[in-house]
Amino acid sequence: MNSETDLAPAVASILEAARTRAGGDEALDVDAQSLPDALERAEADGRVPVIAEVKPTSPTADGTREDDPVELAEAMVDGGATAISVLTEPSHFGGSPEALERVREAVDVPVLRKDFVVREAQLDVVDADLLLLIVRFVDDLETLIEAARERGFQPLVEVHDRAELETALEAGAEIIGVNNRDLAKLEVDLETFESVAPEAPEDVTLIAESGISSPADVRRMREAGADALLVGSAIMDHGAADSDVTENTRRLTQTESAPTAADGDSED
Ligand SMILES: O=P(O)(O)OC[C@@H](O)[C@@H](O)c1c[nH]c2ccccc12
Repeated sequence: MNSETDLAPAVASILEAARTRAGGDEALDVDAQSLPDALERAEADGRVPVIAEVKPTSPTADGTREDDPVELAEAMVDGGATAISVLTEPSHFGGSPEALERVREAVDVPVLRKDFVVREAQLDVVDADLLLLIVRFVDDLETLIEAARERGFQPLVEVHDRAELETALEAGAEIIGVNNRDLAKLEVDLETFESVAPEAPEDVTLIAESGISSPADVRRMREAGADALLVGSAIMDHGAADSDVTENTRRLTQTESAPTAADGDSED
């Protein structure tokens, strides 16, 4: 499925590497922590639900952070992160399954495995609470969603436009991420989320992904209906090796004041 001729060269190369990467030998059996429950807890204590991402580098990052992934994840949780995303892609993002394994042992929040899974056996590399599946890159989404659920993962299904949202819904996705970054040009546009979100049914957990860097961006995505935000670069701050990850997280999680009775009755 899904034409590759219009992908940015970096993305085409990521995909090529993903296709040849080995999977596991045996189906995993994970005991996942619920993301929707974690989001509710965050809302209840007045934190903006942020999934903070441990991403050592990326094709669009300014540099690489060599920090220990566990220290980064703990700093994010201290800053109020509701969940942690860990890149496990090794060749373009500096990630590893071991990093995720260690993070998941260390923190008490749901952990998302961020990778380019294209075949069922690649689900069986490392336990995680959530697992990313990218609509554009998988051939049989429904089968992969089911295979992920059979193993106990909560699939987070990533879309970039309304047609992909339709595909995700038809395949039974319940947690959907709208990626503001266009994989063809690698450019970010927050309008992407604003244009896709209104088409999603109420009962879907909707996550705004990429390009969220300021409290104003957080408010904008929340107003457009985001149940949670996935933030990497603004928290990792790749260009500044000693940047305070806890502080970077806190400024996004504390953007909204504590909920009041009136706020609870939101109209969107
Ligand atoms: O660093 P940002 O702009 O805050 O974006 C985080 C996350 O959305 C991004 O890393 C991402 C979204 N979808 C992906 C798929 C694979 C790897 C990475 C990603």
